[in-house]
Amino acid sequence: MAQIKQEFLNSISEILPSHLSLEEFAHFNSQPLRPAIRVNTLKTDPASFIAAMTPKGWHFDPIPWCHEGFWLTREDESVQLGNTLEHLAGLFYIQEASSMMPPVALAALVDRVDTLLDMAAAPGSKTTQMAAWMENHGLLMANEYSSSRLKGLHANLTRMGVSNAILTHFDARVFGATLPEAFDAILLDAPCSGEGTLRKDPDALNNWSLASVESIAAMQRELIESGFQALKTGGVLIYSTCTLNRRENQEVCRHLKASHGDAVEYVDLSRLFDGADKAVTEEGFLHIWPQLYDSEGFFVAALRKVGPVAGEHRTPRLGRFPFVPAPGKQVQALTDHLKSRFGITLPRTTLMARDKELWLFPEGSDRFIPAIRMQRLGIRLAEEAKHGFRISHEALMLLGAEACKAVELDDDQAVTYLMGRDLPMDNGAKAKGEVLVRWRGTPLGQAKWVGNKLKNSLPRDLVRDNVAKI
Ligand SMILES: C[S@@+](CC[C@H](N)C(=O)[O-])C[C@H]1O[C@@H](n2cnc3c(N)ncnc32)[C@H](O)[C@@H]1O
Repeated sequence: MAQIKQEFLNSISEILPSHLSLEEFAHFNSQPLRPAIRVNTLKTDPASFIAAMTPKGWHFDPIPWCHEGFWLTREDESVQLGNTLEHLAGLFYIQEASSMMPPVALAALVDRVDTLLDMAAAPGSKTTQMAAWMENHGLLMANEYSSSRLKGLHANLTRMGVSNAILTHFDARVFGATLPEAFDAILLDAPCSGEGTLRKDPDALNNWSLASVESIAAMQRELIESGFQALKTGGVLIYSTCTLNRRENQEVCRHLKASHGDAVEYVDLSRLFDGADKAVTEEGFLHIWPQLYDSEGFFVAALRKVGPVAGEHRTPRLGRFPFVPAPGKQVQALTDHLKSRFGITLPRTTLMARDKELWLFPEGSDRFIPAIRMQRLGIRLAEEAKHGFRISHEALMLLGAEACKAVELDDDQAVTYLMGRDLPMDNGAKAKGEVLVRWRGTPLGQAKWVGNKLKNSLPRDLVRDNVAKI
């Protein structure tokens, strides 16, 4: 454990509620975090997952605020959680317990959302949690400013089976002026100084200073202004950080209220779950000190927009939109191909075409198409080839669970497949060409059945050096 900076401890002692002690704060920060996972309800359900994993020595301790969240203890910890077949197949997400709280707050406060914006989404723990809650319906715009992190976000959405997301790649300060009053709900899980993450990363505060806190808070004020402008009147914005100081938390929300007065309503989160009142602030926000729930430090505020707000409007400069609705003949050909080769029924939705590619756009995305440039507009399903179609990995990951033609792999075969190797098939069957491969009903990707083997067609960037069965 690295030494905690005295200047940081001094700043904490000034704001720690009187019933909590600084010694306890330092003590909890020196303890490792309890590993936590969230079961992916797009692919399984908590009861089935627990029933499958308990005999393998996994013990689940429910996280009080998230029905799908569990603290996990394992009898054998020799295998890294991220290398397990269950993780790679997208049955669960490794996610710190307190980080599950912002989407839970959102789900508790809005009945239904058609349009949801996640302003700072990578690597996607909360995006995938919200997509699961939306059951892949409606439109989830997942934005990330960092190019390198966008790739990981996309990989996580595919692994977890998210089909209602479009990805954008902006500084999120553009949303308010570009898409005012556009979203039913917004999550701003803001970039922050990370004071709550010391248990995960003892070096988290190496670059911490009061001056850096100030400059991050200035950016957060601009981000929340932008988000609030992009929110529809009546909608809810959840503002969260994994930091503890008031400048980046309460004061960012207060700044918004000072700017827009009665249009901003603080929503009381004290009854979000049993025991939430321990963390509640005078405004009704949740300020999660690590010792309260033995977790990371976190902050969650819920802000309802009860009236419109003034703000600049900007018409973005857009290039030519490269997609057109796919011609009926092409759609029919793809529908037939998916049905005959994989037993997949294509959902009844508009497909878009770009040159030889066919894309599936999430419902409701058309309303944003003239307004904003997208990084990835949905799912690239297939590319027309000389004799039929080349079906994408993404398409099979998203549609393959329902397919009635697939090669089911056992645990050892699934490990081999995810390590990018070919699989011997000694049953003397005739060559079958492109096939969908699944493990326990969960799609893993595709392969080409040639002679006595399955030739591996997993995209190279998904091939893993380490995969383990438990
Ligand atoms: C706290 S992390 C988000 C974590 C994510 N919501 C999750 O739950 O997995 C903040 C993210 O904001 C991104 N970011 C930083 N500045 C940004 C900006 N101006 N606009 C949008 N995203 C930004 C960072 O690259 C980082 O990925």
